[in-house]
This record gives sequence, C-alpha cells and structure tokens, in this order.
Amino acid sequence: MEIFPYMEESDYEQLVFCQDKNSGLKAVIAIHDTTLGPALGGTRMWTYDTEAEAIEDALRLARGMTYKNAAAGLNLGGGKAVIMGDPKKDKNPEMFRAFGRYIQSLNGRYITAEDVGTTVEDMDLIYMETDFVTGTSPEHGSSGNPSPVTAYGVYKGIKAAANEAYGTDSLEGKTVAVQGVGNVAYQLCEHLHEEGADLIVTDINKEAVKRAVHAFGAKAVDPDDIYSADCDIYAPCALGATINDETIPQLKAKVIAGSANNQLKSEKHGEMIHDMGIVFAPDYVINSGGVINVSDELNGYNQDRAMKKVETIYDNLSKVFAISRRDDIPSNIAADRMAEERIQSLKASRGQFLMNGHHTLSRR
Ligand SMILES: NC(=O)c1ccc[n+]([C@@H]2O[C@H](COP(=O)([O-])OP(=O)(O)OC[C@H]3O[C@@H](n4cnc5c(N)ncnc54)[C@H](O)[C@@H]3O)[C@@H](O)[C@H]2O)c1
Ligand SMILES: CC(C)C[C@H](N)C(=O)O
Repeated sequence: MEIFPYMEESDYEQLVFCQDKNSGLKAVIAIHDTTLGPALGGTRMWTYDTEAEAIEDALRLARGMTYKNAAAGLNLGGGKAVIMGDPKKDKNPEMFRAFGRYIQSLNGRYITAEDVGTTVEDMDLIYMETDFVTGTSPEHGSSGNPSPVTAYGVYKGIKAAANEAYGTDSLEGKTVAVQGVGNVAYQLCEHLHEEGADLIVTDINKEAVKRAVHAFGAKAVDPDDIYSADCDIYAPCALGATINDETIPQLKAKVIAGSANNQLKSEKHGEMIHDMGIVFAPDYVINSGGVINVSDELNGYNQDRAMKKVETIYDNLSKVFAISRRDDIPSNIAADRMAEERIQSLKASRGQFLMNGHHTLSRR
C-alpha cells in the first residue's frame, strides 16, 4: 500500500504509528481533518490479518468521523485509532497505558473513546496517562459507555426515516429486521419493542439471539435470511458493507436505518437503493448519538444537554431526506454535501487544530 498517495487523495493530515514491545502494543492513529476542531473518534481493537489492513481501516474510519462530526454540527474534526490484536485475548493494562501516552504526545489533536473491541475499562486505563479520552467511567465526571445513547439516537433516526417513507413516524405495528443484537442493537430493540414494533432478529452469536427472543418476543432468523425478511424496516447493526450487489435484490424493506458504520459497500449501492425508492438513513448521521454524547464532555458533561443534542438526529436526518428529494440524489450524497459545506465554510479561514495550552477535558 502506498501511504502518501492514499493520504493525499482524501487530504489526511497525520498518521501515527505506536509500538511498545513490553506490552505488545501495535497501534495506528489516523487524523483526517481538524478544520472544525480536534479530531474525536474511537479506538478499535481488531484482529487484522495484515498491517496494511489496519492502516487502511484507521484511515477510512477517521475520514468517516470527520463527516459524522461535521454532519452532527459538532466543532470537532475526524480521527480514529486501531490497535492490532484480539480484544478477547491480547489486552493487558500496560498496552492501554502505553497507548494513552501516545495519545498524550499529540497534545489534544486527537481525542479517543470506545469503538468495536474496546470498553469503558480500557478508557479508564488510557485516562491514567492522558486527559484526551472520553467515555471513561462516570466517577471521573465522564459520560461512560456510549452504546445506549447511540441506540437512542438510532431509534429516533428510524422514526425520522419511517416518517419519510410512510408519512408517519409511529413504529407501532411496523416490522423491523435487526441484524446483530449486540451492545447498540439490544438497547435499540428495547425502544422499538416499547413502541409496539414487531421484531425479527439475527446474530452469529446464538446467545444474543436467545436474549432478544426472550425479552422482546422477537422472531429469530438465520444470518443469511435477514435481507429477505418480510419487514418494513431493515436495521443493519452488525458489520459494514451489508448493502451490496448480492443483498439489494433480496430486500423487501422500504427503509434501511441502523447503527453499523459504512453500510454501503460502495457509492453505487447508494444510487441503487435510491432508484428503488428505498429510504436510506446515512449511517454516520443516524449513529452519531455516541459521539454527540461523549463530545459533551468537552464542556463538562451534562446528560440532559447531551440527550437534547442527540434528539437533533431526527431533524438532521429529515434535512438530509429533504435535500435528497429536492435534488433527486441519494441520501448518502446529500449527507456528504451537508458535512462538506460545514468544513469548507471554515477551511478558508482556519487550518489544522493546534492546542493553545488550555483545555477543558482536564478533570483532575
Ligand atoms: N457502540 C456505539 O456506540 C457505536 C456508535 C456508532 C456506530 N456503532 C456501530 O454499530 C455497530 C454495532 O456496534 P456494537 O457496539 O453494538 O457492537 P457489538 O460488537 O456489541 O455488536 C455487534 C453484533 O453483531 C453480531 N454480528 C457480527 N457479525 C454478524 C453477522 N454476519 N450477522 C449477524 N450478526 C453479526 C455480533 O455477534 C454482535 O452481537 C458496529 O458497526 C459499530 O461500528 C457503534
Ligand atoms: C467516539 C465514539 C463514541 C465513536 C463511535 N465508536 C462511533 O463510531 O461513532
């Protein structure tokens, strides 16, 4: 992989390699764009087959955070980190402390939080070395685990998408097919069930499926059968790239709205579902509840204020759908335009973010 041409193409600012032999840390921090403010994005721990795969994932996810933060109206840029390793086997406290020291070395240009494979406990270890971490335990004055808030935002986003497709945002009697019932989706199912939606669920983890069937009376299907499930709304909450050439022809839903990052395999798949009249809630708009919540820590965390901001996901998505309808463009393109406009309007007068010696995250 040629790194500089890749970085130049989407104008990445910085890529940092972190190695600590003692703890086994091998990590990459990618900072995409800090026009709007310091780069905020989670740390993913994953078993990458190759270094190139890890670097590419960090870069791709960092760019996604630039768009997510901009579209959510946050004064934050985009960055992301990946740690190479199996989150079930390879973690140790020294690893996260060493990683925290690397974050500290960036002096606030990158602020981290949870992502797939990392937990509140990991953030607490990072916090032992740096202030530039959010989503630590509430006893540090922090916001804790972002997943329940992400789930609430996705629930609100599903309502906005239902309103666009069906002319009402009531989910009572609607059937929602949920792919993956992990941290976010289990809580999402709770909101949907409370509103009277019928649930179809799948997961590669049989226990997770059992739990949802038991708690919400959900109907279980095999992982490959979720795309063709007879439903009104398909909620991808597991992996990326599940909207692709193979799955699109199987879909019966009029709405696609879920928590997973990077749901479209490529841009052409956004066009395909747009042409079919499917309402698609762009992933980085609907799943921004977690980052909105942790970002409130930069003002001294206030849960009420954070939740009010999370509620804006409904209006934000309605705006995206209106642009998509007005210009007859896929909703993912409409969302990109909305985010890019915010960044471009500041870019003329501001460059990269540099800490000015004072920051609000210090709770010590
Ligand atoms: N946690 C957050 O706050 C947050 C914020 C924004 C976006 N997201 C995204 O939402 C998604 C879910 O996040 P999470 O924190 O709930 O993760 P999680 O790991 O807790 O849940 C994912 C679930 O998907 C299941 N799964 C994996 N492959 C599958 C397959 N092929 N078919 C069916 N199920 C499968 C897993 O077994 C797991 O139960 C991820 O894509 C994540 O990037 C999460
Ligand atoms: C900052 C974190 C809460 C970010 C989250 N992992 C996301 O993808 O949005």
